[in-house]
Amino acid sequence: MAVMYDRVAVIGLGLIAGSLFYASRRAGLVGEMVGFARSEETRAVAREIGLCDRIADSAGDAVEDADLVLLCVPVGAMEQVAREIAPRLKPGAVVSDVGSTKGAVIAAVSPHMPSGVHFIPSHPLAGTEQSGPRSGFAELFDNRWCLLTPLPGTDESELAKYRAYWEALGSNVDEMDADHHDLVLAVTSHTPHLIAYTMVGVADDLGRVTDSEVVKYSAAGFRDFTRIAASDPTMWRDVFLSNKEATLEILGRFTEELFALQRAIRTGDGAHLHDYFTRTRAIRRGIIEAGQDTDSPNFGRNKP
Ligand SMILES: NC(=O)c1ccc[n+]([C@@H]2O[C@H](COP(=O)([O-])OP(=O)(O)OC[C@H]3O[C@@H](n4cnc5c(N)ncnc54)[C@H](O)[C@@H]3O)[C@@H](O)[C@H]2O)c1
Ligand SMILES: O=C(O)C(=O)C[C@]1(C(=O)O)C=C[C@@H](O)C=C1
Repeated sequence: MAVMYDRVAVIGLGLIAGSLFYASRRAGLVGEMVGFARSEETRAVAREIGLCDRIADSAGDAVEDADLVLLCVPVGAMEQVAREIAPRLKPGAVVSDVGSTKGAVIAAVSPHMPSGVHFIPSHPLAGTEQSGPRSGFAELFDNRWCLLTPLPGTDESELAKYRAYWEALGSNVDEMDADHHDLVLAVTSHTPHLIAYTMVGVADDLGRVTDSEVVKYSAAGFRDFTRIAASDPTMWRDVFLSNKEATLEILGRFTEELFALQRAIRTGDGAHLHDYFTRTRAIRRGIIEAGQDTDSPNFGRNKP
């Protein structure tokens, strides 16, 4: 594939930045990728393993002359990075972020963007519980969604080019506004993570996780919870603090339903439990039949 951006800067050298580097290289999309991370140790690891073509010693140096700048730091660090790089951005450059929340990131970054620079927020719906400079891999974005939340007045040709970049990385791309994004993600990602963290915490409180009884006898359900609950603490602290309203809204609804199920169990209301589980089973089957499960061989089957 042809080079789309001559010089790209990635700030924050973890799972997402690393995967962007390997996926961009796999498809030949970038002339040179320059990286920067705040910790000297991370920069040393990146140099040792050849993550990025070059590692800069400051965020400002990294973005010098870059056509595309990708902010890949925890969402709570976006503002500081935006402030740091702003004076060094090339006129006409595209700046994007990969943060898991969009409203708070837009509010933090936008005010620092010089006129003539195009800020196009994005969020790849792809990840693992791993973090740090050794965790990235080229296939991470394959067949996953990437959501763009462009601001009003965004330059159409830069938006189309950035969209094409994600498609060339292997993703399916959709656009939505930031508030809608944050509500959808509170349902599909943020609250489920909180539930997993809580469930593993409860099991730990019972004192049976570390002495291995729970792990030894757990089937897939709890194991999946422990994987999710092993996700990066800084990243997830920032997600919840920056998507407060939507997460609290969904958590409120979740708690109501949980209480209803709790009551059904206490009162022996089997019909309620059976109806509820029948409804949720139909949802999963519907997702698969519609070809919308990215893990299923049917994925994309019914795409327009
Ligand atoms: N992990 C996922 O599943 C996932 C998926 C989609 C989006 N995201 C989002 O992508 C972003 C990066 O996540 P990740 O999983 O790659 O994290 P990570 O912890 O693997 O990497 C983050 C990197 O940012 C660096 N960093 C932190 N603060 C910094 C600062 N002020 N200046 C420069 N560097 C700094 C860290 O040293 C680290 O190298 C986050 O905003 C996260 O919400 C994560
Ligand atoms: O598979 C995982 O480990 C993830 O949690 C990835 C996941 C998700 O919830 O789907 C986590 C956070 C992101 O912002 C996007 C993707």
